[in-house]
Amino acid sequence: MEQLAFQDVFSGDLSQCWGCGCHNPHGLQIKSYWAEEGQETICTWQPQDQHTAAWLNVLSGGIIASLIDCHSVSTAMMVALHDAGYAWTSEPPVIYITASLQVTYLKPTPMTSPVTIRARVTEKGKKKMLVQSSLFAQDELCARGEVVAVRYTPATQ
Ligand SMILES: CCCCCCCCCCCCCCCC(=O)SCCNC(=O)CCNC(=O)[C@H](O)C(C)(C)COP(=O)(O)OP(=O)(O)OC[C@H]1O[C@@H](n2cnc3c(N)ncnc32)[C@H](O)[C@@H]1OP(=O)(O)O
Repeated sequence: MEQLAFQDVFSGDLSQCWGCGCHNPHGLQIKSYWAEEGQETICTWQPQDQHTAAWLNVLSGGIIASLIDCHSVSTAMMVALHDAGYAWTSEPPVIYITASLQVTYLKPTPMTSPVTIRARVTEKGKKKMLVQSSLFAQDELCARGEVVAVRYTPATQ
């Protein structure tokens, strides 16, 4: 049986996110999974021709930032739900959003094979998490990411 990705259970607004919403037909539709439950997550994604930077076989830096952003925020939510003992549900009781995103581009990222992002939470606060990630293509480290994800409380709550 195919493993369910974290984003597969999102519904409503969450499923429309351009980077990770499974119901946004124009988006990247990334899929995040545990690599090591509670600790490390993984996302593998195949670039398409339209995701190119100026050079045909180089992935756009903006797309790289979006992949890192969405996988990292999804990681923060997965860790928060895991730590609180919640099951994944279509409307998770804990939502995180991006407060800051930093990407270091180490080398051009080729587009002919899938890219893999591995992420883990390296600092946990009451309302925020620091998520560090590495993006690989063809087994080479091409970019690093650092995201501050903050717990989001809708004004209506
Ligand atoms: C509104 C949209 C709703 C969407 C609902 C659906 C969500 C769907 C999720 C699915 C996965 C999506 C993945 C894509 C993720 C995005 O693309 S989200 C879109 C881009 N991000 C945004 O639009 C966020 C805009 N910014 C904000 O709304 C507010 O600035 C924030 C981030 C909620 C922070 O608000 P705030 O009032 O400053 O929060 P506050 O309680 O004062 O601070 C909490 C903690 O965070 C720290 N902090 C706050 N900002 C920063 C910062 N920039 N750097 C470092 N630390 C910071 C504070 O120092 C504080 O730390 P502690 O004192 O607890 O140690």
